[in-house]
Amino acid sequence: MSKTIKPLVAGNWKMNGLRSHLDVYSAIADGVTANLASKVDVMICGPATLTYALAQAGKGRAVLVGGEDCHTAVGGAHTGDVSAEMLADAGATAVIVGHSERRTDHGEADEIVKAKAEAAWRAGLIAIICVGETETERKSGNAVSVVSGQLAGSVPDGATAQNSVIAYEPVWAIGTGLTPTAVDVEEIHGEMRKVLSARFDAEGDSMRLLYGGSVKPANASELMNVANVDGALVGGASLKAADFLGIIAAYA
Ligand SMILES: O=C[C@H](O)COP(=O)(O)O
Repeated sequence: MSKTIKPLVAGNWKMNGLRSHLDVYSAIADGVTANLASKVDVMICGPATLTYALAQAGKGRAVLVGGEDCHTAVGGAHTGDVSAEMLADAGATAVIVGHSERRTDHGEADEIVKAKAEAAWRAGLIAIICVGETETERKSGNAVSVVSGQLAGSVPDGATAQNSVIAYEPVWAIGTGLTPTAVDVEEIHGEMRKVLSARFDAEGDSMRLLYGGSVKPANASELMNVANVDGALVGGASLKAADFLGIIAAYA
């Protein structure tokens, strides 16, 4: 973690959460004291059906609300899709784009991820742009080049430390309980910093780089101490307030 970058711990609820889950959000928000919030930014990215309710519950509280995906267009004939403007209107301040589950389930390639990030900015949202290699790509020694390629293809020109966050999520670590070694995370995050700094100068130096993939309270401190890890993108553990607060505490 860099001493000059305020970390971000973002939860991604994925396709989980009914209105009854607002209690989880409230328990998380209750645990994020003013002191904690001064040291770490906290966000819950929930399903679109909950965005408005989460944002309402978040009024006057320190836990930000984000979406999980957006369409590239402002509106129109795109049945079932949600625009960045709709998320912003519902109270979101950020949106995840390019999550590997979108890349796999919906065939989203770098070009569309880039367009979604631009759509997020157009609506005034922070784009949380996800990259990460598959197990096969890691085993064949291509993790660094795959991630660099995804960064080049998915991060639009004009990215700044304010409008963008990058999340490195090795696909094989998501929801599996497996995590890369600290050395492997350091290698990828170091490469991401090099690529982003070369392309965006000072903005790339200070852009937040999150690690995601089986982050738990038990491994959060180790991951937090890796150079160029500026927070976490948390799936399963963000659905339980105690676990998520345990992770946040490691970044404070
Ligand atoms: O966006 C979050 C990631 O996909 C990580 O999920 P996980 O913490 O359940 O492994």
